[in-house]
Amino acid sequence: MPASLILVGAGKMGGAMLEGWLADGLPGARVAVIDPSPSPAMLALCAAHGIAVNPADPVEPEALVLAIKPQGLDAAGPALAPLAGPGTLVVSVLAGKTIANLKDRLPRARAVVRAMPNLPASIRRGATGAAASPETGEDQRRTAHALLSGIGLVEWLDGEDLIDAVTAVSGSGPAYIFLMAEALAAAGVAAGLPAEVAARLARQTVAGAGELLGQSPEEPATLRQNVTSPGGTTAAALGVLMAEEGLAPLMREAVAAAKRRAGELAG
Ligand SMILES: NC(=O)C1=CN([C@@H]2O[C@H](COP(=O)(O)OP(=O)(O)OC[C@H]3O[C@@H](n4cnc5c(N)ncnc54)[C@H](OP(=O)(O)O)[C@@H]3O)[C@@H](O)[C@H]2O)C=CC1
Ligand SMILES: O=C(O)[C@@H]1CCC=N1
Repeated sequence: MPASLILVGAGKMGGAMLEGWLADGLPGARVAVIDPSPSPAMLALCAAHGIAVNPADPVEPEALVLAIKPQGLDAAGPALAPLAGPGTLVVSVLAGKTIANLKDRLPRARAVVRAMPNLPASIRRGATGAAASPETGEDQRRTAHALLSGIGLVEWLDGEDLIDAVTAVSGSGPAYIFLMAEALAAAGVAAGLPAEVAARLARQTVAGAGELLGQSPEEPATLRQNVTSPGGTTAAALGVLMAEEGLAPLMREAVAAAKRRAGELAG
């Protein structure tokens, strides 16, 4: 873990990573947060862990983690550039922004890791794809790995060209699953259940299925088959979801749209 870390942008994703790192044992005294308007919950978390918020004269940290919106990088660049020296490990989670984009705004930076985590990082069940600039040293790679693996699974990529696809699959992916819980609950209401009962059942079904998938050595297809009694109710439902025009082409289209959008955010 780095001896000093500045988190720039403590919103949804920055906050999730910070929660995960603190749960992983990163001492708050090593951390500072820069954010123009941290939420009351973030301020409370920082206070509880002795984390400095918006320090007056921040100094170049060992690790500088960028979690502002991609659209905010140009405006933030001049304030961030002095914090990213030749020895600083920069970790960016900005969707779409390439290592070259980041180096443009942080001209002295050499070690830049472009990472795409996801929201379950807050409970250390995240999934991250990452790629490092060639100048990133072995020690810095180890530090980046310690940070990212502290909040879940890490897939190191040979180059950053796959990050937009990672963004579309696992970066945005939790939203697809939460939508599934919403849609399942709404379908339960349409099938006659009271709304609150449907919401509780759908939520626990998605959570329980996710937990089982996480703990089981079986492939998702095997677990699906385990639910599917021959000639039963699941087979009837899967006949709709697995039809030619069912979930698979819809998911392909959704992932392609997200990947396209990530490409548009570059620059
Ligand atoms: N949300 C997610 O699940 C994921 C997000 N990401 C990436 O994480 C980044 C943040 O996304 P998300 O957390 O959703 O967005 P949020 O808007 O929740 O968080 C961004 C935070 O950065 C703050 N901020 C804005 N400008 C600055 C600045 N100059 N210096 C410091 N802080 C600043 C914002 O403050 P204010 O609101 O006042 O502008 C806000 O608190 C994005 O680049 C996104 O691509 C990556 C993976 C998953
Ligand atoms: O929606 C977004 O652009 C960000 C990147 C991945 C998840 N949230």
